[in-house]
Amino acid sequence: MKKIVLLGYMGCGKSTIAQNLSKTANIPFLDLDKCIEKRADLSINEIFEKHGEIYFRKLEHEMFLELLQSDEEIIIGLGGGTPCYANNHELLKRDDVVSVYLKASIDTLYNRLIHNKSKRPLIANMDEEEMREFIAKHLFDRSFYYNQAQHKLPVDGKSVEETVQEILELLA
Ligand SMILES: Nc1ncnc2c1ncn2[C@@H]1O[C@H](COP(=O)(O)OP(=O)(O)O)[C@@H](O)[C@H]1O
Ligand SMILES: O=C(O)C1=C[C@@H](OP(=O)(O)O)[C@@H](O)[C@H](O)C1
Ligand SMILES: [Mg+2]
Repeated sequence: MKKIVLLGYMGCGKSTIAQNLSKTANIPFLDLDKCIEKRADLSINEIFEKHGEIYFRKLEHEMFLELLQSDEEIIIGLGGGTPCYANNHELLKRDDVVSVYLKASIDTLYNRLIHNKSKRPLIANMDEEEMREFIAKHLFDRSFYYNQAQHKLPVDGKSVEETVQEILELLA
């Protein structure tokens, strides 16, 4: 069965959209970060603090592979860095994967992340100016991987419901 995989930068809405798409389409969803937290019995922040990012990327790769083994149709919300490490972007090309890049501008990401940074270890300690600069550079570096997605969906200015509807149209 097909796995619907949502990817994109931190704050683009992967977790929010996966949950809402799941309700609307009646397809179960899993958030990769939540699965990692459950498996490690630690929050994402604690994993980064205690074991470092490289260890997190290892868990992330293993968990992504595990979720892709599901025989059920599922929606998977990735973490922002998932496609950019451990050749995970190659997994997006599998025949049983439909991948959707939720493409948000630097402004949209900045405006969301400024109020939502504490649970994101890569940006948690940045001030506003630092964060804008970081997002701009980081998004540029990661775009190559995000653009491997089968579908690229601009999300700026769209409500959760609009984005969900547009994904349903892509899947139809
Ligand atoms: N139109 C929208 N679509 C998606 N998220 C939105 C939208 N408007 C505001 N948000 C907020 O932006 C944040 C997106 O965060 P999240 O879903 O965790 O993204 P990600 O998992 O990609 O990091 C949430 O706090 C969500 O409520
Ligand atoms: O972009 C990244 O490298 C990360 C994004 C986070 O997920 P969200 O994109 O859901 O915030 C989470 O996996 C971790 O903090 C690292
Ligand atoms: Mg998320």
